[in-house]
Amino acid sequence: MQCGSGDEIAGSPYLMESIPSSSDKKTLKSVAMDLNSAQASPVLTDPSPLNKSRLGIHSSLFPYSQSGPSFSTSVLSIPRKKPAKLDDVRSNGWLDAMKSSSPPRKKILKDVNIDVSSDDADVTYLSWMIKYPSALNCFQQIMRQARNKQIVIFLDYDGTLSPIVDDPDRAFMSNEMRSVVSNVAKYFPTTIISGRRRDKVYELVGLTELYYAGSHGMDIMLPIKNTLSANDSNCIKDTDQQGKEVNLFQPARKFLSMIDEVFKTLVEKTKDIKGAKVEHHKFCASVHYRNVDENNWSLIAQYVHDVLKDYPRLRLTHGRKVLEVRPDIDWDKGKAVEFLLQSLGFSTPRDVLPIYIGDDRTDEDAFKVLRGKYKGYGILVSTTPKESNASFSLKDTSQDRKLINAVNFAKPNLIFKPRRSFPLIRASAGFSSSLDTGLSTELDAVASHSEIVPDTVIFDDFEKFPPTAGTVSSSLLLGICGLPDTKFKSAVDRALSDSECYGLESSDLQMSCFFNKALAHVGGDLAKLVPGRVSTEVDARLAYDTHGIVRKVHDLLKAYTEIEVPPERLLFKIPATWQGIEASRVLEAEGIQTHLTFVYSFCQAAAAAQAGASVIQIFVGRLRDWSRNHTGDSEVESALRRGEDPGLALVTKAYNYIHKYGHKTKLMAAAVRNKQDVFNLLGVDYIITPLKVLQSLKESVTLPDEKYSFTRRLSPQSAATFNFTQDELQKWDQYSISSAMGPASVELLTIGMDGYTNQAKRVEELFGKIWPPPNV
Ligand SMILES: O=P(O)(O)OC[C@H]1O[C@H](O[C@H]2O[C@H](CO)[C@@H](O)[C@H](O)[C@H]2O)[C@H](O)[C@@H](O)[C@@H]1O
Repeated sequence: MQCGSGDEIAGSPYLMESIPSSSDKKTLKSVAMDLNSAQASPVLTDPSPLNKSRLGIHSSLFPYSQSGPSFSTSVLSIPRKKPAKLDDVRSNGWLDAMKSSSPPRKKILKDVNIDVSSDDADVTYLSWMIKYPSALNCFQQIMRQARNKQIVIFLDYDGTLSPIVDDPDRAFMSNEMRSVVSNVAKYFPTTIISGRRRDKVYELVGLTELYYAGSHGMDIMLPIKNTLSANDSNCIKDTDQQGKEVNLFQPARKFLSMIDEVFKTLVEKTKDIKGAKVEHHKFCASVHYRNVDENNWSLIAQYVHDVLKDYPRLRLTHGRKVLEVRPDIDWDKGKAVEFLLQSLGFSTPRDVLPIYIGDDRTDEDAFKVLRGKYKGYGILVSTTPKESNASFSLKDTSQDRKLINAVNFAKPNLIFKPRRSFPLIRASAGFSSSLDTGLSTELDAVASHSEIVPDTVIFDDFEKFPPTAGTVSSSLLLGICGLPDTKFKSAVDRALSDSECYGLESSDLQMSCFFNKALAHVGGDLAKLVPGRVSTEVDARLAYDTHGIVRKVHDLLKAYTEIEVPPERLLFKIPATWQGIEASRVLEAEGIQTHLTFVYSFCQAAAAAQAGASVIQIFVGRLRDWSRNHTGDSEVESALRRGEDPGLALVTKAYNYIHKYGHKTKLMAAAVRNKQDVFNLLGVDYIITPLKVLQSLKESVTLPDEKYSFTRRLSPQSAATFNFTQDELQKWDQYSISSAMGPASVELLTIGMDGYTNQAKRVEELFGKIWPPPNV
């Protein structure tokens, strides 16, 4: 990515994309040449990253992978209390790593004797900026992405809003910074996410119009009416600084006394080390060594190491000249960003552009979340080159301020068409804002909880309900070939004139080749039309042949690659037989995304999740219809006995299983019959919704008060309290699945596959008639 020279444009707060000055051009050109010449340029990564082994702390004490690509996995442990051995540690470079844990400014580069001259450092920085261009110079590009979306801002505190200083208690933000943050928060939901305790960071920032997440996101304040948190076991009620009732989301509550203990131990252990400072951040403890003589850094590392060994439920992260001891739970700034976005009503990325500015390693988790699902922008504040998950960079707090100010000034140029309601979660006084007034539709309300995928076929009016994702199937090919003039006709023509297929030796191979190419060409055109992924049906005649499915997917992927459709835009739709699930396991291990369909029983869903399938699809209405006309399926009957709809009950159970046990699988609910089904499914990842249901949701207005009645039924928080039997939690295999699948799932799976098979045969007949391959 490259937007400009890296120096911000002076003048207008609403920035234009810059053209590098001639001297900059020269520098960038030579830098680019350096980059091309077999990495001959100065090192582009963090000059001496602070990695766990270099810190002298055993990797086993880092149960979660650390963010950022610069961490080494090599193991190098500091021996306990044997000073002689510390020399080994020193010779392994950990001391350099500690030095570089806070990227030095140019002036300091010389002081710490880093092996680059000032000029080299400039060149290194400029070349690094090719990969992480200045967010100021790319401002227009960022704003283009923001059109028709709601910008949501996340700001780290230390090193982002306030400059890094020696004394953490004196890290103040300037009044100018406070003023731009306050202004931007009037229009764009803005959250401060800090490693500090929440009350401390609130005290330092002092703005009531923001949201605050302290202790690296382990302490988030939410309004009492926030539906996400209402029934969450991690939430407690409290009052904010103005005495208003709030919910506190605190996933590490049970660690409070442990952190107290650890804080005291660390204070005691480090009390004789001059300059050492231990901070209590409620859910984590920080040990600062910025002001400690370098000769004593080994002792600091040693003491932290000792504590971690005594408390295996804690883990270490590190910031700028600070070691942080925190609960070993799967929660970080990235998870907090996701949670906050969902609380704001953005469970899907379509309508939101999150922007996160941060300077620290702990911010990398948030950058990663933004870069992935949300297609937002992480902005790394750094004066030195380092590998990052961020998309852009800024040099220092004054550039941060300029960027925030520019967003603020750009607001008239942004066309907002918010499609969602915003269950506001201001951290402090006055939860109301212009954003939660006014009318919205039921569609807005439901879309804030689940991604609504219009159940369109190519012949529908795309303008009214633009499809967000698509499926290429035999029935779609039949539709395309059966109508005189459709959007995708030329895609089929291109496929069927492919000379590669004509060259194959047998007519079966030719047909299979044409079929693959037709699916891929239509899928490729569809991928240009929809923002989401395109799912390609895999021949259901292979449903009981794992190797056959894998081979078929490889062939399809090859056909897609030939027309340059990247694999991340693709899913391969496979029937959820045991062999299909096994094929999904193999393909997912290769990084190929699979979509298991015809899931009608819990064991299929659990096995698919265990296999790592990207998406599983449950047909709610079909299961319901089956239950109306049949008996004898114990899973269906037990749902009916509980007074539940069997289709909805299966989605709920599968969702809870996936979320409770941390599977990556997304759940898609299909065969939705009416609005009530949609309401009952709120929170599931995708709901394939018929156009008539969409139309009705769109035409129904919700009054502001009613917005909150669209309660999310499925959430990771409620999943945590769902109880599964030991049997359900087993590692599913071919035998256990075949015994657990009742008549409903067996029959419906068979019907689904038969349908696919019949359509595929009809496509082959048609292809054979219209374009008979030579020699047939
Ligand atoms: O997530 P953040 O808001 O960036 O907080 C991270 C840590 O920031 C503070 O320490 C850092 O800033 C200090 C003041 O400039 C500096 O002296 C220290 O060396 C930096 O590490 C805070 O004191 C830590 O507790 C936070 O974890």
